[in-house]
Amino acid sequence: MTKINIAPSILSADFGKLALEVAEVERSGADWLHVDVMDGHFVPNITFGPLVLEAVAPHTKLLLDVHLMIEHPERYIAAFAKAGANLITVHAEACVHLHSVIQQIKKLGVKAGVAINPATPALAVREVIEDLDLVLVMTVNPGFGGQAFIPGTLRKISQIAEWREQLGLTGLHIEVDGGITAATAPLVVEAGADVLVAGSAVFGREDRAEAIAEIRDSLK
Ligand SMILES: O=C(CO)[C@H](O)[C@H](O)COP(=O)(O)O
Ligand SMILES: [Fe+2]
Repeated sequence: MTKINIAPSILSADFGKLALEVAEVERSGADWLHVDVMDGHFVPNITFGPLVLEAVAPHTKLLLDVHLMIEHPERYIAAFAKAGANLITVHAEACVHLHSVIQQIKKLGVKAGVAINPATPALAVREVIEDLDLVLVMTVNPGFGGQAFIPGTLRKISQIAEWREQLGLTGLHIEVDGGITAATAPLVVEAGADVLVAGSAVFGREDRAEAIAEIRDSLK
């Protein structure tokens, strides 16, 4: 059976006590830590850059899963790798030379992912899928936490899972991001996702261990 990884997104954490928030979700059963970087151009919101990642990294052993929602990601990949990223995901929509950006990430010894927005077809990753460690299917429009899951994204998850199967890409992760709760988690896992980002569903709750356990229990 495929291991399902739960990746709390620090976008919904209290930034005033980030190290404590990260330590708490680690103790509470998180598998990865999802780090949302927004530049106010690719998406309307602004979050943080490599200096904040560098400050958080020593406080956790969780895999640092960096989601770059920025224009010209190629300009910042080296800085995020140096700051401690274990996996860097760029948006297909933000890369003119997607193949080259993926190679740039991998040359730094970091795992490489490509994200696609709800309106972007699965085909946007087809020509590079064999070079990837992860495909991120956005299940909301990127920019903000706490939005409702878009059900139409399920068929893209299934399509990518079908390519994973056909091509024998057993190590390829399919991650979903946006609106993941105990109600939507079974749908995305059924479609083929194995990394579930959860921001408000975890950090929006007083008891983070209970929140993570509820998502896990929904998959039984
Ligand atoms: O990339 C993101 C937004 O662009 C976040 O990771 C995502 O929104 C998580 O938040 P929530 O689980 O509350 O929907
Ligand atoms: Fe994200």
